[in-house]
Amino acid sequence: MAKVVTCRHFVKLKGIKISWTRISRETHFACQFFTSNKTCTASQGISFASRGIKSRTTSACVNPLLELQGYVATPIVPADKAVFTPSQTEVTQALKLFSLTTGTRREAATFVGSYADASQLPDTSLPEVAFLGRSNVGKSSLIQCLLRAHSNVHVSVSKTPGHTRTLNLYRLGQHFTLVDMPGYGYNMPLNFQQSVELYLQSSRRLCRTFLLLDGQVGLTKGDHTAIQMLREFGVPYVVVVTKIDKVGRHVLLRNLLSVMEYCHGEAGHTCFSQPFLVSSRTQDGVTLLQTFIAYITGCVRIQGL
Ligand SMILES: Nc1nc2c(ncn2[C@@H]2O[C@H](COP(=O)(O)OP(=O)(O)OP(=O)(O)O)[C@@H](O)[C@H]2O)c(=O)[nH]1
Repeated sequence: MAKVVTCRHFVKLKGIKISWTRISRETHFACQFFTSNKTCTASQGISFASRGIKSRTTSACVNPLLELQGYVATPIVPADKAVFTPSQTEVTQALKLFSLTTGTRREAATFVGSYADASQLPDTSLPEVAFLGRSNVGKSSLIQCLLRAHSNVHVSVSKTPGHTRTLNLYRLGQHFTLVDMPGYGYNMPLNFQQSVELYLQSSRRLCRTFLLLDGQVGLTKGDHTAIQMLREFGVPYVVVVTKIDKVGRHVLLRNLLSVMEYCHGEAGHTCFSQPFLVSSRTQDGVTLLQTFIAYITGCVRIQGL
């Protein structure tokens, strides 16, 4: 006979408190949602809960972390740490920036070039945002998704690990540059040190590095080494958990909590307190990340930050 565990949860979305009871029989869940004082079915409750956090422009979830928070009582981001919560107006500004819609005209997003050696990078005054992670974690796919409004920009994506061999630069108008980097781990290129490590150590325009971690796989040995490297170089970084469409919520939560423990566990860490959860396939979490990039590059101001 399977063990039955009952637990009560609540989550606050858009000022509405939603609570539910989950009865777990191994992997089977039965949910009852209580919204306001009314009882409704699980599917009504889920649709009610997600309405508050869906993007107004796509059907993607704006902040998947909020949804995941509903599964645990302790806060995933400690209460005393900075949390990035832009208003709808600020999100709209960021979306306009990423689609470069200025009136009826569109400025260009462009592919700048590929560089095997960081010392060959063109010198510009634009802020840079870099994407680091093991091979196949989804770096190029995420950049492709961030720049999806620009069909003229081709970002090469492949299921073969180690496909990206050079630093690939993409510029968004005159606002900032996104830097795709070769992955570490399986099929890592020989020029990794000359490209990635040299870039992280020497770039004067790098304002933030996104460390991509696979939501299904969790932290690998290679990720530990990358985190130690970022700490050693004193490079501020932000965790982005990828491929969340591929993984069940309990595995995602387990992996995320161990990432949080590892990244924030030691003194002197340079990791931003809030992780970003994304799927390049469903676009979940991508709008929030776009708004964060617009904020850190100085393109959009966020009230209270
Ligand atoms: N389901 C799903 N698949 C994804 C997602 N992001 C990337 N992928 C797939 O993962 C594979 C690797 O994606 P890439 O974006 O090329 O990964 P990368 O980190 O740039 O890889 P390297 O070039 O090896 O460094 C491709 O087959 C993508 O289609 C995602 O959010 N969801």
